[in-house]
Amino acid sequence: MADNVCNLTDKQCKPCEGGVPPLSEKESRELLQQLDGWTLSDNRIGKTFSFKNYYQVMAFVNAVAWMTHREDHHPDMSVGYSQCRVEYSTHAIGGLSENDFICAAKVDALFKL
Ligand SMILES: C[C@H](O)[C@H](O)[C@H]1CNC2=NC(N)=NC(=O)C2=N1
Repeated sequence: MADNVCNLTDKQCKPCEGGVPPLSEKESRELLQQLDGWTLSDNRIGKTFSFKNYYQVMAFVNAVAWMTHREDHHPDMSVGYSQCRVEYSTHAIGGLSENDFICAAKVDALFKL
């Protein structure tokens, strides 16, 4: 792997309060290739995670909330009895930033624990 290539999970979100352009569709699709099962639509990336029961869903939601607090970058989460959908976009720029992809990779890592 080249020196300048870094896993998304090794990165930290950078504070974003606007003033930078959102990623282009091409840039977004390139980053999406580093993720498993996430889809892009309406300037958001999302993935639905399945679990055995509500307890496991809640444990996952809390783990994501903990990670998200550390990264200061927050997903929309919708919860059902055995599923949780996680969606990321960067509100401050009305589109996607690298932060969304970093957090998505970290959500996947939590799911695998
Ligand atoms: C300074 C800090 O990075 C911003 O207030 C963050 C907080 N969490 C955020 N989360 C998301 N999803 N989008 C944002 O633009 C955003 N902004």
